[in-house]
Amino acid sequence: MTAATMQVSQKDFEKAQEQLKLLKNDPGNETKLKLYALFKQATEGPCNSPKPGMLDFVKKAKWDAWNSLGNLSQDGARQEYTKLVSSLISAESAGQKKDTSPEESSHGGYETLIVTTSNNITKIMFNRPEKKNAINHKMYREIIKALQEAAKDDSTIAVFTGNGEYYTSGNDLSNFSNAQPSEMGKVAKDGAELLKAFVGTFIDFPKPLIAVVNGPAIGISVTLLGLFDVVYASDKATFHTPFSHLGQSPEGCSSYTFPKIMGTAKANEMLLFNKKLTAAEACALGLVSEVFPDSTFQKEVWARLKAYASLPKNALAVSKQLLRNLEKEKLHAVNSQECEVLTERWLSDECLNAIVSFFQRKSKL
Ligand SMILES: CCCCCC/C=C/C(=O)SCCNC(=O)CCNC(=O)[C@H](O)C(C)(C)COP(=O)(O)OP(=O)(O)OC[C@H]1O[C@@H](n2cnc3c(N)ncnc32)[C@H](O)[C@@H]1OP(=O)(O)O
Repeated sequence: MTAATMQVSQKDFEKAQEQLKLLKNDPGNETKLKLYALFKQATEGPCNSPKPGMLDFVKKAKWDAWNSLGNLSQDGARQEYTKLVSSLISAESAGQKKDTSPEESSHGGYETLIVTTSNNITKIMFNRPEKKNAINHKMYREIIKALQEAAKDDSTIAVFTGNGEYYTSGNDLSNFSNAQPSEMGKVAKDGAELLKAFVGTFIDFPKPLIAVVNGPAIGISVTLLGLFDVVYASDKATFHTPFSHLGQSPEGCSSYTFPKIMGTAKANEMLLFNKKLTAAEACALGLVSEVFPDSTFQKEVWARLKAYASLPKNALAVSKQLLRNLEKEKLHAVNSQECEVLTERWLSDECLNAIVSFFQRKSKL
């Protein structure tokens, strides 16, 4: 790295510290800890203070966060800090654009999502861009809540999309890695219960449900697409279900919906053998309704959705329910069975090793 780029990086780092002070919304404890750790690493280098006592929770959490950065260089920490602040600023300004539109209303009380309603559309945006929108337990619960509210609000359709570069990178693997070995049985059982309720909410959702897949989609965010009514994708999107790679098994009712949508042979390539599809391939197989060039994606898709959402609301809802009711019972049965199998998978060495590898950065997709 040259002296000139180092200087720019230091300048950007200082600017990021100023920008951070201007954030209006609390970014949440997880992000604050990450910012603290990166700041300490950037300014002081690797963690050099003694480990605080177990009962000093706040100091211990801060120490753990700093210590977890290991030997990350000061320059690397400055870059990551700057990147994280920039993603927080863009997430907040995406959230604030709603204030400028008189018809757009924001639904408060979410930490991992941005939920807004305008033009008869309730938009639910995954909002952990610094983690590629990975779905942690909080986000699973908030999505259930957002869908339950959208089912009852005045909107005609509900739309999922991602903030930043990714649609979502699927299940947050730290949902499992943070548990002690002795707690794993309970963690797996609770995880399966949460997953069953989560997927069940998609099965039962009474209005047309649309996915606007703005970038790569992984794991459960892909399998769930089989329960959506329409899926629009940017040509930058990819679709990846790396279950075997992770020692896991399919969920989101995909063991039933995928063979039905694309035929058994193609579904097996995805669900058994981790085949990643481009947006064009996913469209050819019927998982995606239409693909748009990334440069015009947002403009074209939202214009189209605005037109759909002006159609008679009740007619759309009863038509969706007619189509869904034919299969509802079957889908709930498939969901239960998939969750049962996954409970065992999560306790397997194959799965635990894959998660450890990810966090040791030996294994990336
Ligand atoms: C209630 C439980 C229900 C469980 C349901 C079962 C669901 C199963 C699935 O969804 S399986 C799919 C799981 N997802 C993955 O395996 C993806 C893992 N992530 C990756 O392989 C990569 O991060 C990547 C390809 C998405 C992006 O790579 P890259 O561009 O190099 O970025 P980073 O890896 O540096 O990522 C930035 C930052 O985000 C963190 N992160 C990204 N994805 C996840 C994730 N799925 N879980 C946890 N953390 C994730 C990553 O660790 C980095 O964090 P850091 O900056 O190091 O703190």
